Amino acid sequence: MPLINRKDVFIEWGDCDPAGIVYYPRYFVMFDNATVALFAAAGLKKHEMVKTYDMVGYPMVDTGARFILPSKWGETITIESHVSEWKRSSFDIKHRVLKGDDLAIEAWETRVWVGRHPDDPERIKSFPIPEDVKARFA
Ligand SMILES: CC(C)(COP(=O)(O)OP(=O)(O)OC[C@H]1O[C@@H](n2cnc3c(N)ncnc32)[C@H](O)[C@@H]1OP(=O)(O)O)[C@@H](O)C(=O)NCCC(=O)NCCSC(=O)c1ccc(O)cc1
Repeated sequence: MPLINRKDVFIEWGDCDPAGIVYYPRYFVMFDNATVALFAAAGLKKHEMVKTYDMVGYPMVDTGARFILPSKWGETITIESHVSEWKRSSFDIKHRVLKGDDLAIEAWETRVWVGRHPDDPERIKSFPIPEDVKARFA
């Protein structure tokens, strides 16, 4: 069973469109926060991780979502996140948004573990994900 992080998110007024439901780009901000929270739950705080592993970050290369139920101001949703697959330098994350027991959204991301390019520090380049990083999510 992989590490699953659960994050409760209160839906703010500013998250919503004039119809009173969450405007979809706001969810992608919430998913990014959920990924950062998943790494923190694995003991990998972003500002420490970049120093410990001499890396730059884990930029997004693919993402998407399937929206099933809308959410409104004043509601609290729960985002469940886990790493669904590790590859060489890339990895997949799945987010499930729950309203009580009901599935409201399924979302996915592919991110890449990157550091500075050895020939040009202005550029980033993929690097193999350290084994001890992967082990923290088991
Ligand atoms: C990430 C990259 C530097 C990787 O390039 P390279 O170093 O040449 O590596 P590769 O092309 O070999 O790709 C590396 C891996 O990614 C995989 N990859 C690359 N593109 C894709 C896409 N589109 N889909 C799926 N997988 C992909 C590829 O298959 C390789 O997989 P592995 O076998 O696991 O190694 C380059 O693809 C890139 O710059 N892409 C654009 C990234 C971007 O602009 N993202 C959006 C904004 S950044 C962002 O959101 C962010 C979030 C968090 C942060 O900490 C930092 C930034």
